Amino acid sequence: MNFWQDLLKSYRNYRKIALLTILLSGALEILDLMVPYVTGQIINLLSYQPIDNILANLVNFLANVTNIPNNRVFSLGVLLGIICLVTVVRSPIQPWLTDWFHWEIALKVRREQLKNTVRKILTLPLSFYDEYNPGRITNRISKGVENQLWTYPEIAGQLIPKFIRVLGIFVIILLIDWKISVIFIISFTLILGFSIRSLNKILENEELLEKHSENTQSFSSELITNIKTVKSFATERRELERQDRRLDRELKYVLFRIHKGYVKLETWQKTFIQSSVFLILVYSLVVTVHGHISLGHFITLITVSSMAYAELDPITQLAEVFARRYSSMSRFHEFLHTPSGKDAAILTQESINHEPYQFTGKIHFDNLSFAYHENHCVLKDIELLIHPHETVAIVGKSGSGKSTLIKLLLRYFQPTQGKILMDGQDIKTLDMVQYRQRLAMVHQEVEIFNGTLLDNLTYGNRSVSFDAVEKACKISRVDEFIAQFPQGYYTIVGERGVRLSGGQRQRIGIARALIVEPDVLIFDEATSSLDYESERLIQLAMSSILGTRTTIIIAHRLSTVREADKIIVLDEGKIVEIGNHEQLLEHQGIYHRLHSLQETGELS
Ligand SMILES: Nc1ncnc2c1ncn2[C@@H]1O[C@H](COP(=O)(O)OP(=O)(O)OP(=O)(O)O)[C@@H](O)[C@H]1O
Repeated sequence: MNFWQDLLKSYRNYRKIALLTILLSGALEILDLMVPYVTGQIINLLSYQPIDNILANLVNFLANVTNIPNNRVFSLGVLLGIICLVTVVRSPIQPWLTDWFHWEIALKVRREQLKNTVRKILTLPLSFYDEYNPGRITNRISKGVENQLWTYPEIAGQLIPKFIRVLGIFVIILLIDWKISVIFIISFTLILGFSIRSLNKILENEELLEKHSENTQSFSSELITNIKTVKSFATERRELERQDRRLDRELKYVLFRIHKGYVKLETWQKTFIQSSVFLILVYSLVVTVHGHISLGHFITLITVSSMAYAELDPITQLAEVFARRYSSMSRFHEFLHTPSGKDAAILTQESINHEPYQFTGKIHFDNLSFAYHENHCVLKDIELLIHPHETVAIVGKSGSGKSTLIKLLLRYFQPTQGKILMDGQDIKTLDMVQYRQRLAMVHQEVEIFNGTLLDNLTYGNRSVSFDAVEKACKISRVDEFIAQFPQGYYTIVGERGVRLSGGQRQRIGIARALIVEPDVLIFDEATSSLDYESERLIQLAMSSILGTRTTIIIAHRLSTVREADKIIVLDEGKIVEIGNHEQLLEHQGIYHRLHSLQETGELS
């Protein structure tokens, strides 16, 4: 969808109030023009010249109604009264009639945009996150949302009303002397036309700059994420130099392509504006000297035309600001239009209300093949039956497709060929929310959310009883270290809380998975260098779970594999061996070779 259409669409719920407040703002700008007009008429009165009929009639009417003699002082009083009305009385009312609503609309749309953003973050496919780093994504979101917030009040509350004001000025000039209005309209159109053309060019450069700065931001965020590697290789200087080069390049770009463009535009605009004002001054003076217009009209003309040209400055400034913001807003809207993945659970009540599933845990990978990209099959003709409560270990060298098989089971991706059956039902026909709630996975890197330990443990099942939490913590041996924290389950962990060791995180991951009482439990065994004691504790925790439900282990160590009912050996996306530990050793194949590496402690 076109960016402009999309931008307007975000305000569609506020169409009526937006239109009303924009028109009101415009009307107040027109009212403001009464001041130079009435001032001109005061000068006419002071110089004993007649005032315009419309005002003379008003003064007469008021004199009749109030029974006050209609003399020069009374006329001056009426004219002053008008100025007081449109300035002093209007001032405290205007912000409540216009600014309040402009900001109300802007802030409400911001809230909706942020809600849409969260929705998008939750529904984007995993492949999106593989491609873009978090720094790039958050930078795009925050810049886009904030820029759009400021843009609405500026356009609705300033830019459009200012155009209406200029239109009003044009009408006043036209009424006084049509020839001046021709000069006015020609110069105005020329200035605006040229500005828009120049801004279009600058806009293209702004878009390129936005891409550059997104790269720089993403690089900075990558540095933060990978800071341990940077420090351990002592490459700080190299990283600093790389970033310096990027920033220098960016500055050159901004200075010589963008900033120079703006300054050139301003130079041209200012010269043209001042020349036009001067031309109008000379012409008005000539017609006044020749007696074609009154002194009051001369004053009004000069004041309003200066006002109109003065408006060009904020108008073009606003257009410039908008140009600066345009690219970040359009990139944000592009983000909002990134197609959602099929791997996300539907975020509607309908899905949540679906009947809960209960599986025995019988899984059939039926002639399954999968490719992330065309022509590169990662899994080929996988045929595997897992019985209820069976423990299956998947082994194979790195890149053989172990994690991919699990990603398909979790429905992060769709098989290219074949299907996965859970208790005989094709998983793609099942409700995503209910289906995933029956599976639990313990990842290699257990993610910890900001909050208490209890919040983290009950992440997948908030309604669980405290007894059940304690039971899960006992099995996974979380209770052993929780007791060491003074606040126990209520200890704050995560960003600003207690730091947890790798082993502790793993055990929390296991407890978190057990708490949802899953029918299928998946372990992606941590390869991280857990110390011997932690590793042993995790193995003990896992051992006490095996057999209680279908368990799949992506195995990197031999010790757990030994206990599995079935070991699957994957090689280049194909199952090359199946059997238990003893059978596979006898087979003298890949597993046997991997087993002989046992001393090194690693399988992959
Ligand atoms: N998101 C992705 N996009 C494209 N290719 C991918 C993606 N994820 C994995 N691959 C590729 O798929 C193949 C299988 O990867 P997978 O992660 O399943 O292997 P693995 O056996 O789990 O490896 P490891 O033991 O190192 O984790 C690899 O060649 C990998 O490069």
